[in-house]
Amino acid sequence: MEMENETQQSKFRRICVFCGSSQGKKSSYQNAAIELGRELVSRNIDLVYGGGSIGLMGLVSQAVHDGGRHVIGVIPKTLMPRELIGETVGEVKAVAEMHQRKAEMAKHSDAFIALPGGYGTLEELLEVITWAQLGIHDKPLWKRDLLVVHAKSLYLHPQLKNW
Ligand SMILES: CC(C)=CCNc1ncnc2c1ncn2[C@@H]1O[C@H](COP(=O)(O)O)[C@@H](O)[C@H]1O
Repeated sequence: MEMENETQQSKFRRICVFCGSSQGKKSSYQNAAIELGRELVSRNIDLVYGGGSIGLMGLVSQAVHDGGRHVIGVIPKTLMPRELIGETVGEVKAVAEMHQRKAEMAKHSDAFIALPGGYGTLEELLEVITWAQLGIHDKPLWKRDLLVVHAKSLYLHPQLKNW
């Protein structure tokens, strides 16, 4: 029987997490972000994300950083004043614009997970879903709490209404 605190190995080295730049109204969203961060740490997986320190982005990145795993945040220079408040965690890759951000996030990741978020999260997620549909990548996509995603189908969880 596997020990509870035994380190789990994953075939993924780095996972990209898309999530809200807000924390959402429900503490369950914040808890999910922290839990996911800790789960990545427990599986020895590094984080790639949008580089912000606010919202769920800030919570998941802080949890991964606190757990000693590498964090790569990819953020357009123009968004820094809006999404980066206070100290940065891990490695910050400044890029010129939004398209480059998404391309860099995808390039550095072996898989994608979406946590609850707003339009930006949906936009990011839909892009990688459609890339999968076109065969541009075959990296897995997972939902956490909000979105159920397979490479070729998507539906929005009713919880989205209460975000
Ligand atoms: C200029 C352009 C190509 C816009 C297309 N739209 C977007 N493309 C990529 N990331 C986005 C877009 N809009 C918002 N985001 C990012 O998605 C993240 C989550 O935003 P949200 O809180 O879910 O809302 C934020 O870091 C935000 O900067």
